[in-house]
Amino acid sequence: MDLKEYITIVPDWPKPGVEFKDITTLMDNGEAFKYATDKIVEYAKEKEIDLIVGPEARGFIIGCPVAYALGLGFAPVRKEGKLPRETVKVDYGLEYGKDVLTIHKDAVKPGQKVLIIDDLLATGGTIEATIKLVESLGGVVAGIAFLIELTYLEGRKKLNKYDINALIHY
Ligand SMILES: O=P(O)(O)OC[C@H]1O[C@H](OP(=O)(O)OP(=O)(O)O)[C@H](O)[C@@H]1O
Ligand SMILES: Nc1ncnc2[nH]cnc12
Repeated sequence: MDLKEYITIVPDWPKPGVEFKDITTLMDNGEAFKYATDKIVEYAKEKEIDLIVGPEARGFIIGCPVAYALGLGFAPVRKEGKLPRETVKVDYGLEYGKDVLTIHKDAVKPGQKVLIIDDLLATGGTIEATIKLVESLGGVVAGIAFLIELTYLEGRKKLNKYDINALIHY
């Protein structure tokens, strides 16, 4: 299946010059969504992980079905002010802005092997921040999986210590 056929390109959104890759047209097709999820599950099985971590909000959409399929837990990384208990936090920049990401202090146990999942790698700011959060709690990042990688933004350069898997490339 060519998953690229299910992604819709939206020019100049949310800002002029950004070519937005809309995944909702993949998500609302059951066959394509299942195919993409199964591919990430295959990758996750090779990594023998203990936990999946994904950033708000599209990381939840892609990460949670993978966690369910493997019978693993999912720990959410959220923007500041959303998680109710004690958190650690980190500032980060992304393709079209900057923000603060947080995770609950007890979400990752020291030594746990973590797979980070998000929908899309752009500049890599979101994932770099997510890695910092996981590692600050003693987690070991065993791999990072995306549906889409925007190779032209070279986010991978920020992540060269890590094993990265993406299903669709632009
Ligand atoms: O590699 P980067 O330059 O950091 O960009 C990629 C991130 O940007 C988007 O999330 P966004 O912050 O727009 O949040 P959303 O998932 O809640 O829409 C996307 O889902 C990735 O998480
Ligand atoms: N170009 C893009 N399309 C969709 N999501 C994004 N997140 C960051 N850059 C993006």
